[in-house]
Amino acid sequence: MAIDAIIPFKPKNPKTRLSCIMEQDEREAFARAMLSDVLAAVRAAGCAPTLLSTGPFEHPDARVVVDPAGLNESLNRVLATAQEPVLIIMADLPLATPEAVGRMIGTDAQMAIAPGLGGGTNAIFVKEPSRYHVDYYGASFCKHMAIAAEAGLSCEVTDSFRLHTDVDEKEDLVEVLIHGQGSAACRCLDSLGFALSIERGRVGVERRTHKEAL
Ligand SMILES: Nc1nc2c(ncn2[C@@H]2O[C@H](COP(=O)(O)OP(=O)(O)OP(=O)(O)O)[C@@H](O)[C@H]2O)c(=O)[nH]1
Ligand SMILES: C[C@H](OP(=O)(O)O)C(=O)O
Repeated sequence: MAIDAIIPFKPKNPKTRLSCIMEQDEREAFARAMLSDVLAAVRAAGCAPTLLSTGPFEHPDARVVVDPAGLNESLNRVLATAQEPVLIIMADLPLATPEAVGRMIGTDAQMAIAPGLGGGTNAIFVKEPSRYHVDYYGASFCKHMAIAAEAGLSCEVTDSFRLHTDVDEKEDLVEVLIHGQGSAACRCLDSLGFALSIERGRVGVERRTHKEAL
């Protein structure tokens, strides 16, 4: 049976940390593009995706449940009543691959956690979801490991560059342009005029329409 993949998604005014380089409509388009990449990866890994959306949203490849409550509250409601294994995977992982997702849901442990850049948590797979709850924001990876230990659940830390790379800040766009060739997110960045900038010794991004390195 397909494993339920819950993908939290904020369609309206998402990715505010990219406001310095993208307008709201551009951030919304970029968030949808990243979501498409995540959906393709989870579906190819054999999961059945459900978008847990903060507002009305439709997608041809996923069931949508609308819950305007906060991220933790809405996810914990889902976990408390779920009877089967659940994968929670964020919508901002455009480098995700079916292999990486497959490795996570194939864990021998009772659960697996994929850390994100900067202390966050990018994906959680739990075989007995009602024994677990989430606590996102801040150093959520540390909190999620502690919650697993308190619940007595064995937990594998998923070692995956592709699941580790969540796109929050402008510097993260570099990873999409380099490692996400062929992804919807990379095409979206390209259409918005973003390209690599290698002028100052460190790779950054520039926007062709603006010219200056961002
Ligand atoms: N269901 C739900 N999903 C959320 C909520 N806030 C963020 N998300 C989703 O959770 C994931 C990780 O969130 P963030 O990295 O903080 O994304 P964001 O809130 O769009 O970005 P920032 O505004 O820059 O913090 C993304 O898939 C978001 O779409 C929320 O309140 N409810
Ligand atoms: C939701 C949050 O995302 P971040 O702000 O770390 O991308 C987290 O992973 O706890």
